[in-house]
Amino acid sequence: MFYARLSNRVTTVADKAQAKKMAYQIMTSFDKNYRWFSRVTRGAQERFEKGQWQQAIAASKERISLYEQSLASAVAELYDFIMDHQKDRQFWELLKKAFAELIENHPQYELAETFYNSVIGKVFRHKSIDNSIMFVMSSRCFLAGQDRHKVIHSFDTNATVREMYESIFACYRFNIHFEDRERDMQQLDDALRARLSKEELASVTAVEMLKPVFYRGKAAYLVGRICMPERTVPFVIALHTNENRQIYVDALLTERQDLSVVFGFARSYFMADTQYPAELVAFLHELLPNKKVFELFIALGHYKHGKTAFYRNFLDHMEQSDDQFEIAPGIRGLVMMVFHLPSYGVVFKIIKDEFAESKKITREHVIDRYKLVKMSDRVGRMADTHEYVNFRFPLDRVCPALLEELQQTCASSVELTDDELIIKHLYIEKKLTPLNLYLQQETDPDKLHNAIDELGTCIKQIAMANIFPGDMLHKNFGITKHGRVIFYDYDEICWMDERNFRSIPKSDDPYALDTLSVAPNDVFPEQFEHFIVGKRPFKEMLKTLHGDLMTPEYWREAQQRVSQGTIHNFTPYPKSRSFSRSS
Ligand SMILES: Nc1ncnc2c1ncn2[C@@H]1O[C@H](COP(=O)(O)OP(=O)(O)OP(=O)(O)O)[C@@H](O)[C@H]1O
Repeated sequence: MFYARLSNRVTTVADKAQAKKMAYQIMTSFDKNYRWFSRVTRGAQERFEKGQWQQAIAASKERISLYEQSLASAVAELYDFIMDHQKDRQFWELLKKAFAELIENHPQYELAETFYNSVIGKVFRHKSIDNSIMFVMSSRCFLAGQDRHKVIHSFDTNATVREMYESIFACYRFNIHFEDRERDMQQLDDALRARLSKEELASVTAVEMLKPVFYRGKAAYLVGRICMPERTVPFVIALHTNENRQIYVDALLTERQDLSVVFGFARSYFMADTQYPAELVAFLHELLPNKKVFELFIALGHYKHGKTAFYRNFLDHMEQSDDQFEIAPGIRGLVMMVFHLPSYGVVFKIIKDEFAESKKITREHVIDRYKLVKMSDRVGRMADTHEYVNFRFPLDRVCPALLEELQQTCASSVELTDDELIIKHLYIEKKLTPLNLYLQQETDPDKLHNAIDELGTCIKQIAMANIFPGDMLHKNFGITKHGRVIFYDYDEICWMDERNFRSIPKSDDPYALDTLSVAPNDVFPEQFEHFIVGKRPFKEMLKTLHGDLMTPEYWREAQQRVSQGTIHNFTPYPKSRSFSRSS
């Protein structure tokens, strides 16, 4: 740590004043950043009401990129101070203290701490993760519930179910009309009565709903829970709009599993406007105890704070476990070296130093593709990734075979100290069961059928989101515990219009194919059947379920639809939950 080389000195009154000034400046930059984030988020209601789906995509991208922009200007503004003090450890400690004091009553103090960490990270080029100068640990323990009243509306349930719904919709107001309000109220009423018994309904003490509406894609969600003496049940109303810009209720979700998929890691971030994100997350965590806090911050778009929360969770997990990091199960990647800790739910991915001959790509290209996916609508089919620099692992937890392979394949990204393995650049990603392993190990025919069906649907939905997956071999997909197939190999992806989908010419001449002239961007979907799944029964199953995927017509049509700006609605819950229609 370069600041530690200098001797400590006594801090002066001037130092303290300087630290306060700088801390104030960082907080001001953070506040500006949060106002920007909130402005984009608040716009979601209007985009939803007006059906501005292209603008919604642009807003999503803007919100992802605004953090780096805010950070860059925060660091630029501090630069003069930084030059004065960069070699004085005590000053940085003083600065952290001053910042912690400033944000003591800040409604987003935990996000402010992350912003502060990012500033310090930039200054020290992420060389050091040190709690004395950063908030590796938070400055205080978050007391969930303190601000609960600021994030939830509580609805009286003493009257009828219908009256409860009336009061909910009197509270959440939209500037467009319902397509058929009476029908929707009745459907909601019936749905709740079908899910809860009479006794349960009579025992309901309250319905608590989060104040912000959750917008994503073409849908809006009212998110809450039904409280009964013995248990709580998720209570989520999904709203859509029709082509006449009228609103309608599409579903009532009361199953935790459905909600878990709605808050899945392979979707875009929600737009849910709040000044109390940690309180919101705490409530969501009660609804979804199997999700990690960091996953929920990420689902709300606070992906940088999600990284901080992830790191804290990771350190906690390291304390509580003693297993070793090892090479991830499955087929080794040609581009990425992937490892995991068996007891933990993520994989770590590092770009290899050299790629196999067949991969005509560069390291920059791979980074660019991962970025492209991060900025895109992942439509529930592409895993989100989080980029870290100088990530540290305790060396005694890294198994020798992994260490050897890392040194062989990723030497330029790896640094070793006496007791640490430092990876200079890596991605973390949710751990899934690689589909190739799943298909080998699973014996239940229904589950296998579902997996193959999901594989085809996954490829189709990615295409509808304007991404050509490139390498569609089944090993590049994983499957979740809910049986959803998700794509995770991004190095060969491109936009749909970057490929030319061609038919194989029909000819009796067996040598005709050998003489066919093929451009680098040409793709022959009729050959996909040989490249997606290997085993004959699975091939046949895929052909039966998704035979259209193996025709150039399908791909050209998909290409045309995206080029016309058609934006699909990727409903995250099963069709069977939808009241009226699939849109
Ligand atoms: N999210 C994940 N969960 C579980 N395993 C994973 C995950 N991501 C990757 N893997 C494992 O690591 C392997 C290599 O990962 P990935 O496909 O991302 O690498 P790659 O080098 O891009 O592959 P390719 O050689 O096909 O280009 C996968 O085949 C799988 O076995």
